[in-house]
Amino acid sequence: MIVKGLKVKLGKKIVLDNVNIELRPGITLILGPNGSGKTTLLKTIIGMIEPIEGKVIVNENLSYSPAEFYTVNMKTIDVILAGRKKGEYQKYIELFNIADLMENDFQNLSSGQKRLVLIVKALGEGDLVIMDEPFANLDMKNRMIVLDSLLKLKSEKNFIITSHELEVINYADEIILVKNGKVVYSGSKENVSDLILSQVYDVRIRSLVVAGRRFFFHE
Ligand SMILES: Nc1ncnc2c1ncn2[C@@H]1O[C@H](COP(=O)(O)OP(=O)(O)OP(=O)(O)O)[C@@H](O)[C@H]1O
Repeated sequence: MIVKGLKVKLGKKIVLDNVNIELRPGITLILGPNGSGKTTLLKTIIGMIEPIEGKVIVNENLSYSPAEFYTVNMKTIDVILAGRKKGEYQKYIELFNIADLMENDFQNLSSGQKRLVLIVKALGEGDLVIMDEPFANLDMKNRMIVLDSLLKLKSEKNFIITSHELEVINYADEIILVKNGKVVYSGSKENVSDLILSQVYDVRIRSLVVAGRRFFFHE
């Protein structure tokens, strides 16, 4: 997947401006403050939003799990199976321990349960899996289950994810920082300095490496 010179206007606002991305293998993490354009970027990559300039070149089979839940009057299993794409869902249903929810109405599930269902759907469908805030609403155990599955699957699939948790940097291969609709950093996690994170989020951020893991604090 390559993004070239992307410009997106929504209403009167230029939401993305000259965004260029060359996808690298593994887990790409997009970080940025509220309203910086992350969801718009993902929606433009999957073709839900039409750019006014630039293009997205996709050679992979894309799947998407949205940040926001849709309201549908459907059984959970039918939400997972809905859509054109064929998928391999059963192993993820078991891995995520959600088999008991399959006959329930999707709209009655808890937020965390809905999140797991939509992630399972996306994992079963694509080889480039795009997930908007996959860790939102998840408890610690389920967060670890999702993170572990990304790490296990990244040799066979690529991922683009967004998060508001800086600790997710530890699990990513490539980081993209977005601010005011522009990519201000794109590169390895090792080179993402506290200074650039502080500039992106407009708050002083420090990090500390303990046992090989980087922990983040803000003042
Ligand atoms: N349909 C729309 N019409 C007008 N402006 C929009 C529309 N959708 C989004 N925006 C604006 O575009 C900007 C980027 O929104 P987007 O949802 O992409 O941000 P985000 O980085 O995903 O934010 P968050 O972290 O809060 O989810 C925001 O200023 C938002 O208000």
